Amino acid sequence: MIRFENVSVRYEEDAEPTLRNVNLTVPEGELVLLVGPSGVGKSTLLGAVSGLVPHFTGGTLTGRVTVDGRDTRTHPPRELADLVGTVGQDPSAHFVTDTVEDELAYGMESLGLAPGVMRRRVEETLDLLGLAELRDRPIATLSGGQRQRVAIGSVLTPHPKVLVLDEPTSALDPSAAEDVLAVLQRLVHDLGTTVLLAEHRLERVVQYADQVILLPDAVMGPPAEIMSISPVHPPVVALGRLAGWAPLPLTVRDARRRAAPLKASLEGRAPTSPAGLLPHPTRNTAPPALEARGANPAPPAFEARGAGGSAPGSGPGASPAPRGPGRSPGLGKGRGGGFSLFRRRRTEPGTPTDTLVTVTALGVRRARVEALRRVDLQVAPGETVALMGRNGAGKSTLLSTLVGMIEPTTGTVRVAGRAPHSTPPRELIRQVGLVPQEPRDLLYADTVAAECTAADADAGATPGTCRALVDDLLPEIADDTHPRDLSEGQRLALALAVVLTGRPPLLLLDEPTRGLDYAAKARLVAHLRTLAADGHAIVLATHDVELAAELAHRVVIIADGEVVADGPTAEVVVSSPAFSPQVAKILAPQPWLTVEQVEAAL
Ligand SMILES: Nc1ncnc2c1ncn2[C@@H]1O[C@H](COP(=O)(O)OP(=O)(O)OP(=O)(O)O)[C@@H](O)[C@H]1O
Ligand SMILES: Nc1ncnc2c1ncn2[C@@H]1O[C@H](COP(=O)(O)OP(=O)(O)OP(=O)(O)O)[C@@H](O)[C@H]1O
Repeated sequence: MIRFENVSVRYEEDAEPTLRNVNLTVPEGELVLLVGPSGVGKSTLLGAVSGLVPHFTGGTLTGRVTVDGRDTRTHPPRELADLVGTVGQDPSAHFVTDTVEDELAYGMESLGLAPGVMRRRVEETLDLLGLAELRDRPIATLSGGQRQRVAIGSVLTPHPKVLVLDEPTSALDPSAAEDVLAVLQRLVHDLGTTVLLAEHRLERVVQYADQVILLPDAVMGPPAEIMSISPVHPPVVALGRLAGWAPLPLTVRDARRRAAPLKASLEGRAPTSPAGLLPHPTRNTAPPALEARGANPAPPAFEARGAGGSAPGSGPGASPAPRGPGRSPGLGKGRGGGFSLFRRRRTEPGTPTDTLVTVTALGVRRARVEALRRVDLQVAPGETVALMGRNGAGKSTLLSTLVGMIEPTTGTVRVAGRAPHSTPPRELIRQVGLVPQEPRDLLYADTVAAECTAADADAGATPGTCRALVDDLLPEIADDTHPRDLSEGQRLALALAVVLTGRPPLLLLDEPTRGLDYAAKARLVAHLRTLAADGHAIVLATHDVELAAELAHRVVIIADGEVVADGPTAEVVVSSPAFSPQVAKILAPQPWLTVEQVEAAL
């Protein structure tokens, strides 16, 4: 159905082609998964199928890509619209109408389908993707995951022969991701649809794939075969490789069948690493490290950078925390001037001591939606908290109130003792930095180098700090690239580096793993653990259960605007299959959550 014949793609300024001599055939009626490290060219390959590359991205394509016999170089995307449905990494880029229902109908309208058919398919899709309650909603008011569902729904309704999906589950909660994959599988089985999808969270998708393509070499084969050689693989495969299981299991179920000997050798042991998994010290008795910090209000890292540099750029007096030129303070970076606020207060032993964040009975109304209701939350310096919960539960809203972008409707929010919404941005950025769900919102310079220079200057950091962070997270990002032309993972790495350069006492991350391969994620985890050990508080909203298991001291689950669980990661995640990492499911009832822990214990 899809053929690549000797295809190479080179973007204008690049010395090397992004894709080189790719020869592949994706058969009709199969679900084929495209995998490979961040920035390797997955989106480029998908774009060559949908016609976006090179028509909209620039660059040159040599060789031939055909879809059902149509050459994508001579057929621009609109001439492929009846054949290929495409969802890119940024769903917002696709929307052509204003409301959910109109968007689901749009593709069918342009193909001239009968009104009765359109109506039926819209209703079906609203149900399948859990969008029924949102049918009249303006798309602009949807959460990230809700938007991704609409984008997927809008390409499903016309029943195209070919679906091309770029990280389609990246903003979805775990059960929505399962729903979407089940729908795709049904289209493949029942209608013979051909699906080509790229994904980083292989734990979610590999079991649905008929075949897997691994870049950069563009080898294609059965999932187990490719997973046995792939540098990117899900935890179940990593555990299988560690334990020497052959053939490699791809599902939790298969792995459980082989796990008895491994469980026997782990019997009686307890996880000792990684540090991120141990309950946070202030939840128990105060550890020496915190005592030391209490006595010295500025951690060494902050002192080292001194007081030089100007306040991070922001529109003077801009409030609420703006976006755009002069990096948003809400999204900005601090130099730790506010660390005196961390001085410990004497409290009863056994209770949380410092709290950097105190949220009390918070309610937030957004238009007609009660996005948060009576939320209480405390976060101490040195603590990493993962916010989890369904799409639209209120996670991003909570992060936005912590950074002053949204004003509480009821209740109070305090960060380092101040109300973020009424704190001048210039002061707030010393306390809080946010990596937003859409990293694009944070970046405004024309090149990676300029972005990093600005970040260093804003933070008063030694020149080169931000650039070193970028290299640490994801190597091979060129200085002169426009942030717009970066791959999704590269752009996120840059946004993370920009915010991490400021080392804010409170670091907020909204879904910080989109586009990141497992190795980059591991480097991010290592970095964040170091920051937490230095006394920074980290709050991240994430659907990535594997990330939460590796990083968070505590997990807070939000449902329909309310906190429904708040406790140590190991306790909270294993109490619900939807939030359990693969290793926990395989080795239950033993207490292991990550491959790293198992490896350390063996
Ligand atoms: N329009 C463009 N102009 C110039 N270079 C580009 C453009 N689009 C992508 N690139 C470059 O091509 C390379 C591959 O990008 P691509 O988005 O295809 O990777 P990817 O494998 O999808 O990455 P990710 O996993 O991060 O989504 C990257 O180095 C990127 O910087
Ligand atoms: N600007 C807005 N106007 C009206 N309602 C909004 C607006 N932004 C978000 N909402 C609604 O508020 C609720 C909470 O949204 P929020 O973005 O906080 O969810 P979330 O938990 O971060 O979701 P996701 O996991 O999909 O990112 C959702 O029902 C959403 O549709």
